[in-house]
Amino acid sequence: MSDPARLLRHQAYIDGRWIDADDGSTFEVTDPATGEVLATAPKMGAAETRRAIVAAEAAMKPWAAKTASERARILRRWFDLMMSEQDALGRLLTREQGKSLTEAKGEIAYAASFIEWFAEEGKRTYGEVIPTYDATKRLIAIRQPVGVVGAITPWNFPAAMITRKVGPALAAGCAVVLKPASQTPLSALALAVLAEEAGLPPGLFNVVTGSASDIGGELTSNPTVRKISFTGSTEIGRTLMRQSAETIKKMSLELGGNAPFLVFDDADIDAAVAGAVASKFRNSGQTCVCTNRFYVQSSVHDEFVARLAQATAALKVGAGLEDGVQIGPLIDAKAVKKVEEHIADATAKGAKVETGGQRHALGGTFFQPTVLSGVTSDMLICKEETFGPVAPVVRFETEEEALRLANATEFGLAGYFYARDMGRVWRVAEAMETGMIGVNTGLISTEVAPFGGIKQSGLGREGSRHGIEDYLELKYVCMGL
Ligand SMILES: NC(=O)c1ccc[n+]([C@@H]2O[C@H](COP(=O)([O-])OP(=O)(O)OC[C@H]3O[C@@H](n4cnc5c(N)ncnc54)[C@H](O)[C@@H]3O)[C@@H](O)[C@H]2O)c1
Ligand SMILES: O=C[C@H](O)CS(=O)(=O)O
Repeated sequence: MSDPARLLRHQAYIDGRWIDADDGSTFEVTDPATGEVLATAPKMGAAETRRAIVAAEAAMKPWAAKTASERARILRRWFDLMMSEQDALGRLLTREQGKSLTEAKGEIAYAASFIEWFAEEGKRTYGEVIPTYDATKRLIAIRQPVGVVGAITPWNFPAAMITRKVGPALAAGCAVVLKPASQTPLSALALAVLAEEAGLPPGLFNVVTGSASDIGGELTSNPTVRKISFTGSTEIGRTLMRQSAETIKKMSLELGGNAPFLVFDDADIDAAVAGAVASKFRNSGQTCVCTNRFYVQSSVHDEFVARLAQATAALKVGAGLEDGVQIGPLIDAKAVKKVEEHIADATAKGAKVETGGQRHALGGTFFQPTVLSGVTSDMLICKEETFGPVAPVVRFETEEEALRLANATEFGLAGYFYARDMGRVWRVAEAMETGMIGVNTGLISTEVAPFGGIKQSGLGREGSRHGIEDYLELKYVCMGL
């Protein structure tokens, strides 16, 4: 049985070597449940990033020359290793991010699924033979790897947001330089340990930890990097787009959300409450597709609010490694401050706290799961992504009003609604301005479906048969006979 301790690394991974920052500087990684320092990681910058880019460019040439099946065999071994280490990886993820062990192990399986999925999708990057326009010529179009990829990922899914990029990139024949979030670098480094053990050649998957602006600045300005794949806030996505414009990089952006959740008068209320809890409180409300605003039709409003408050009050709050915990700590004090600001603004404008509303007795960054009623669209909690365990409920009268309220945002990532009339299901699904919709379900994320947003929630899609396209270029070849 291999030793899980090998997964905990204190060095970054560049060109197949575990190394410190050039100046030896480090930053601390803490457990949000206890404040304990778990480890340190190298505080790297532009110079180390440049070396990683050079290594990636060199490694990519022989990798792209392999067949898709040869690449798939290594990716499959990586998938197998991730699943065999699911418990150890889950525990490490819970310690650095805070989510319950159940959710963390679920994330490891979800993360591994992208490696498994794209190992196979890499074999389907078909080209085209084009009916010629000239008898003396023959036309084809072929798909080729885009080049060196710069990837930057968030703290809320420290494993899955990485493999959702690295899986298709490697399957397509690219090489990757990754900067993980500084709150949660340990999961990324553990994935690199397993990639190395799977036989992934040096230089193909590089993990550079440290200064976001310095590393990001190099990734977005270096002409060898042909693609930036970013998951994080819309604000930072905007910055990265600007920085990448100078060298015309391909961009994949998975950004912020503000998901509406509509409950119509023909909904199954039991199902709607269950879906609301699942969608709102996953990862303590810290996912981009968490419901941010609930809109409930008047005739079922009071019953839904009472049932949602009852279910919310029953959620178990605690450290992620404790049995049965459903709500872990928020990632940091800044996250708690935003939650408190949203609740204070809402109650000052007339909202009522149905349950929760305060920091939890456990202290630190633990917060009571909360339901607010009497919410109106002028409140901050309807306009901004809360990213915490607060469910604000707005009452509505008509389908038209519900859709107008739901769509009144610059975001367009995920949306949800509960209804059983088929005409309404079609009308609302077509009218809701989001990239993804859950109909009578609060959980939609899977590797087999296209994940992504519209408006200011992003560009492109990850997962599904579409996810590999962003790591390929289409080349037209015109052959004179
Ligand atoms: N659409 C999605 O799939 C998705 C998934 C997860 C999270 N998110 C969004 O991410 C946000 C929460 O995550 P977060 O707090 O880590 O987001 P963030 O944008 O603050 O950070 C994301 C990543 O960008 C890095 N970063 C920050 N400033 C940078 C800069 N100037 N240059 C280069 N890199 C920089 C961070 O270090 C981190 O690695 C929320 O808005 C959430 O909706 C979206
Ligand atoms: O935060 C949002 C991530 O994309 C997680 S998931 O894909 O919704 O599981």
